[in-house]
Amino acid sequence: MLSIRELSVITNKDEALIKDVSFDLHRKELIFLTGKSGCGKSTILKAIMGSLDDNLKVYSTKFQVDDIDVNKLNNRRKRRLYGKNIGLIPQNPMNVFDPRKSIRSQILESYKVSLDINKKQSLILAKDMLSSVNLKEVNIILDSLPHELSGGMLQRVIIAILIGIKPDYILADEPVSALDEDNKNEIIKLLLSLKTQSGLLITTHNTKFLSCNNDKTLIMKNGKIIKEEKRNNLKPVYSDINSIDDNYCNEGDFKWTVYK
Ligand SMILES: Nc1ncnc2c1ncn2[C@@H]1O[C@H](COP(=O)(O)OP(=O)(O)OP(=O)(O)O)[C@@H](O)[C@H]1O
Repeated sequence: MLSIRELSVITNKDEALIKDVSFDLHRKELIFLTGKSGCGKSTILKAIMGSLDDNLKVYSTKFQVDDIDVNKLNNRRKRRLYGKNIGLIPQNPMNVFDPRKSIRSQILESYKVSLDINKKQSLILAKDMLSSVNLKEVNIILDSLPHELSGGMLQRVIIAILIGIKPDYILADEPVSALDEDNKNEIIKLLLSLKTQSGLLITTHNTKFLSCNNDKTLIMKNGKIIKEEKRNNLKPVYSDINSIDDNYCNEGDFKWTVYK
C-alpha cells in the first residue's frame, strides 16, 4: 500500500498549496483525483515523485510504500524506488524524454535501472511491450528521437515501459489531456488495463475516466481533499469539471449529479 498522511506543500512565501492531504492507494486499486484547475492535483503527484519546484517544501507525517519509509531514504534509494516501485505517466510525455537520445536507449536505460536483466533481454522485452500498446513498426520507433513521435505515441512508449517494469503503484497526471480524441480513447483503455498489475492514481477532468468503474474518487478544492467517494457512483454531466458551480463543495452532502 502507498500511504500518505498529512501531506502539505508550502511555498517560500509561506503559502500552503497543499494542506494535510491523506490517502492510501492499494495495489490493483484505481483512484481518481479530481477538482478544478489549480486546486493542487499536480502538486500532490510532484510531491510524491520528489519533483517539486525548488521554491516549494513538502512535509508529511507518513509517506510509506509497503514497508519502505520514503522520508528516511537517501537519494540513491529514492531513485530506485521511483523506477521500480512508483511510476509516473505525465501530462506532457515530451517532458520526460531526453530529446537527444533515441527511444531505444531511453527504454533500455529504464529497464536497466529497474529490472535485473541484461541488454539483450531488455531489447526483447522492449519490443514485446511496444507491440502490446499497439505500436507498429517497432524497430523504427526504437531508432526514433522523441520529437519524431507524436504525443500519443510517446504516451504509449511510457505505458510500454511501465508494463515492462510493473511498478506496484502508478501515478498519472491528466494523462490524456494533450492527446487528440482517437488517441484519448485508446490510451484510456491501455491505462485502465494497468490496474490488473498496479495501484493507479489518476488526476483527471476527463469525464470518460470519471464515468468508468473506479474504486474511489478524491475531490479537491484549494489544496485540500474535501470529499471522498467510494466506488464510482458519480454520474458526470459535465464535459469539464471546471464548469461546476463554485459553491458545490460547501454543501455537506455532495452529490455529483446535482450540478450541471
Ligand atoms: N512552484 C510554485 N510556486 C508557487 N505556486 C505554485 C507553484 N507550482 C504550482 N503553484 C500553484 O499551486 C496551485 C496548484 O497547482 P497545480 O498545478 O497543482 O493544480 P492542478 O489542480 O494540477 O491544476 P490543473 O488541473 O490546471 O493541472 C496553483 O495555484 C499554482 O499556481
